[in-house]
Amino acid sequence: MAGVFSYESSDIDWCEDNYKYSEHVVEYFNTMSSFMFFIISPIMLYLLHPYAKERSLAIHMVWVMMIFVGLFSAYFHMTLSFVGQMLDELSILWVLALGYAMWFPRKLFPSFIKNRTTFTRLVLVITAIASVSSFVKPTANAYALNCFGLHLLYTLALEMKCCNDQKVLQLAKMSVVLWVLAISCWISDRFGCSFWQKLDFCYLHGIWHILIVIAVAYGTTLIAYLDANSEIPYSLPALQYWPSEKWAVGFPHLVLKNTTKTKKQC
Ligand SMILES: CCCCCCCC/C=C\CCCCCCCC(=O)N[C@@H](CO)[C@H](O)/C=C/CCCCCCCCCCCCC
Ligand SMILES: [Ca+2]
Ligand SMILES: [Zn+2]
Repeated sequence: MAGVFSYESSDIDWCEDNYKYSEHVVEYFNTMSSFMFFIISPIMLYLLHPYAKERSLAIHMVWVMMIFVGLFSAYFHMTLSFVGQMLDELSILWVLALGYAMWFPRKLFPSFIKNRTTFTRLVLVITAIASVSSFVKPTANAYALNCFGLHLLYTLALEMKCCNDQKVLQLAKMSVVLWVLAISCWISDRFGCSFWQKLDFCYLHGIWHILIVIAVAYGTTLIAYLDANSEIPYSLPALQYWPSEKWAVGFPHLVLKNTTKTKKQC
């Protein structure tokens, strides 16, 4: 039993050299880059608050869970233990489940689902079964999780079909570019390690951590905007960038121009 907690008990070992900078931390840069989740999550909780207050405070669970994803990711790379790996993967699975339960567009529900409550129950049941099944072949979990990234892109593409607002399209493009860069780092670290070792640059998994948390920040703002437009249209949602509209880089966020329940003026 103690074996599952022991250092390097996981089947996975990322490209970064083990114990290079510390005898207590197996993959130092991968561990440190996980702390990016602790920086971005509170910012996103703050930026999404006006929307969450209007829509449902449960929305905040996504970015609260992202703090745990960062924590478990740091623990995993610090120890490369089996428990660390499972905590890392299961926390990602549950944050995805929360996101789907709260944001998956109602018009794309399967026909036998009548409302969001039933959809949420279905998502929770499937996630509970997937959590148990994830112990059967732990090495396959990360690949399965990445498939959700693809499904999310497909769903966003369907949602964006009729959109011609330049600001929204720009945000969608940025989210996809960040995701593509992130997943390229993840894949390259997994399958191209010998090449990166020759270049003495084994930090791609850590870079993935940084890029994916920014991609999720952009992606969740876009999803929240689309959701606000269909679920609380009277709030007149609009996209803005923090800290300044004029900066080339910044955090996208939602502003609600109206928070009294009246009909949207066209
Ligand atoms: C309508 C649906 C809305 C869903 C919104 C969901 C929002 C949150 C989504 C994902 C959280 C991603 C967390 C990244 C975890 C990083 C930890 C990590 O690196 N773990 C690795 C081991 O250390 C592990 O191998 C990684 C496994 C792959 C995880 C893939 C997660 C899918 C990410 C999808 C993100 C899409 C971004 C949006 C772009 C438009
Ligand atoms: Ca390693
Ligand atoms: Zn990682």
